[in-house]
Amino acid sequence: MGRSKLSSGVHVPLITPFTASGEVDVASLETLAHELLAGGAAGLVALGTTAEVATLTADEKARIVDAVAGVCREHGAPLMVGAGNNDTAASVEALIALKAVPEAVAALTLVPYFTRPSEAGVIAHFTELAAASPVPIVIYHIPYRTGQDLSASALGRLGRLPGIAGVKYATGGITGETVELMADLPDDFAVMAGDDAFFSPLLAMGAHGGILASAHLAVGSFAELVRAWHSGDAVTAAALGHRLSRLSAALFTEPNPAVIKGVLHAQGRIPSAGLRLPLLPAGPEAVAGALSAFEDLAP
Ligand SMILES: O=C(O)C1=N[C@H](C(=O)O)C[C@H](O)C1
Repeated sequence: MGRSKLSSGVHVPLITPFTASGEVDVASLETLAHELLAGGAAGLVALGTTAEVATLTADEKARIVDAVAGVCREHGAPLMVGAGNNDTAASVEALIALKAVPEAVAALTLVPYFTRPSEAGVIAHFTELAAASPVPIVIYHIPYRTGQDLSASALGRLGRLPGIAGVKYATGGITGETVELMADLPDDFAVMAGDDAFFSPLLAMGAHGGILASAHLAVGSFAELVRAWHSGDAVTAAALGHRLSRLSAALFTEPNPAVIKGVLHAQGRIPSAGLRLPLLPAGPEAVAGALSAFEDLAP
């Protein structure tokens, strides 16, 4: 099985806390980042989908990356930064800008969305990006958001490109394509689960770790799940995986990260559950359901 130099374990794609007046709350972000690394996260991801990145200005993105990089530096933890869009030239520029972030060990880069190029076009896109990027790229494959499907063989070809470290695999399920991919992984290519509810089954199939918004809650249990599968303790892993999948399902009953923010706010971990439009705050039933799933995790 191919193995990447990316740290295995759970990497948390951070939410962006906002103040009551809607500004980025950098102090709360730093506190959360410290808590997650102290609680067992293998690393942090800045500017993922969960960060509501589409609504952030360039200045806000820079302040967020700077703050999260500072926390990673203190903990000696790896930082992944979301960079790139559906324009190859603009994505090259965004990746080159990561030279200014020495803590960044990888870029999380979306499969080009909306345009729907051929698979050969996607491969040409990532070939240019990987050649220009100062850090290895983790391909963010989420076809139900990007509108761009990719076969297992195309992902395998991408994984064999120099400069591609892995894939955040979020296809909304486990299919024959998943089986084909996992059965023939390129060397040094990490499959990171990106659909929270499928984390445990993907680990059982050989995934390296996960990039999971759910790990804002119960990060230690998610880390324990990786240890259990990777050490071959399938009995512990399967039971824990089932409990965590119920938590993840409860956290995704409304568009991410509305419920996660609602729960963090209810737990007093962020001062406001506010989101930016077009996302709306989670309803009280969704937050109560997720809090109850969280409480059910306790042994
Ligand atoms: O921001 C991310 O990275 C993640 N985004 C996914 C989504 O919102 O669809 C969920 C996943 O947990 C991490």
